[in-house]
Amino acid sequence: MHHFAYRDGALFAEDVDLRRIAAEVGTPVYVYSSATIERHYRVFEEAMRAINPSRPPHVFYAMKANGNLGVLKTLAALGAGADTVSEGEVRKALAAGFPPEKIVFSGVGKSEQELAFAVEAGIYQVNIETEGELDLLSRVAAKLGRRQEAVFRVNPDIGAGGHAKITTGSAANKFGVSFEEASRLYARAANMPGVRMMGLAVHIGSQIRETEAFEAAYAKMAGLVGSLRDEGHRVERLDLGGGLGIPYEIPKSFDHGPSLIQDYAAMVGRVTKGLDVELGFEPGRLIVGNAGILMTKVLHLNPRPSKQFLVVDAAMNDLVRPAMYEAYHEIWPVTEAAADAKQVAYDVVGPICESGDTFTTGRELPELRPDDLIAFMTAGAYGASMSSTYNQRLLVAEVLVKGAEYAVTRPRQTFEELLGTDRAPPWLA
Ligand SMILES: Cc1ncc(COP(=O)(O)O)c(C=O)c1O
Ligand SMILES: N[C@@H](CCCC[NH3+])C(=O)O
Repeated sequence: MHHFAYRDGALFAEDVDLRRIAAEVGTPVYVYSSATIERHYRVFEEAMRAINPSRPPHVFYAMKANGNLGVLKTLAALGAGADTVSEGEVRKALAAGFPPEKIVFSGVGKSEQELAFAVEAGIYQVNIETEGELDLLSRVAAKLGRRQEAVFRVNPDIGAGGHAKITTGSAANKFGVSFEEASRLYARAANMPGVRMMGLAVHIGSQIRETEAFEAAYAKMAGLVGSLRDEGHRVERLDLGGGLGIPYEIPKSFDHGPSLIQDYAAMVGRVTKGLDVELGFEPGRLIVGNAGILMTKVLHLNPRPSKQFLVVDAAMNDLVRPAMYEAYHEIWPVTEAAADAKQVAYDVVGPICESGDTFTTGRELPELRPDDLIAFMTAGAYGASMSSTYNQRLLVAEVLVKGAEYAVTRPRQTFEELLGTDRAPPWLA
């Protein structure tokens, strides 16, 4: 479900005409809907809370999906926690108003400085991914006179995901300590200063739209909780990660059918029944994916004998998912096309000097002309957060809509900002 719909012939985000945003902020521009973010968070949180009302879960929003300050503040105000993966993310989560006791710090390679910052900030939990990191965290926290609560992220050797590049749970992937090592490491950690082991974490991949792989991985983790307890360890928490997928092929109606969330909640309830642990979740894409679009303007047409290129002002530096994962994003014209409009098959491309800067090939769209606006749908997750300045292009602007209001929550970068941080070497100054 999302809040982008046609009204009187134009595409609206909630009650704001996208043409107005294009005129006032320019293009390319990401536009996010507060109502969609709020709804997705609430539906997910309620479903997870219903699994075991006597032990409320933690929902840590995976802010790597979308770290826009307006988005973060919206979620912090709803009571969400944050899943972070760098010092920058911990700092930004704190700045956005997430209390430290609702922040977890995941990630494959955390540095001494990053761990020290997180421990000093008093965050809720560090998700340890290697034995070296356990040693480092123990040393860093002990030096600060702290005891940091932590869990081991375990690699269950069950991976899944919408693309090989976003599968994380197989033994061939770099993520987490190996399943076989978990018991030895847990026992070692129990006697170390500076850390208090609270449980386990798992995250098997992203854009997963069936519950089977989750279930297999979670069942393995539930078994591990049992055997660690049998060995005399305290296991209080089970962080089940994120990875729930969303429909990228969205019908133009408001609702898009039955939700994976209910099936997922039922499955988690089944697998963790009787375990008596505090559950944690780290959804990213599910919360923000359908809550954002990237609006871009047609610059030029480039007809060829065999095809028609549509050159737009957004490029792979603004939205890298099609180039990186062959990801599909629906394209909607901002001005609604007439039912009998001529359809043309376009290769939609950006201005970057790479053939890979292609959003789609042979896509049938109503005929378009220079200056027409189009929207890449379902671009709220891993869109702006993966943007870059490749080709010395300015970082894209971001806008948050709430009802009939909108705010520019990240202005388009300026050329002063883009070029101003460079330094010439002294011998060429
Ligand atoms: C540890 C961890 N948690 C949560 C997420 C969020 O994933 P998603 O956006 O697929 O829910 C990721 C990214 O896949 C991750 O690596
Ligand atoms: N960036 C990926 C998802 C990676 C998830 C991060 N752990 C995407 O756009 O689909």
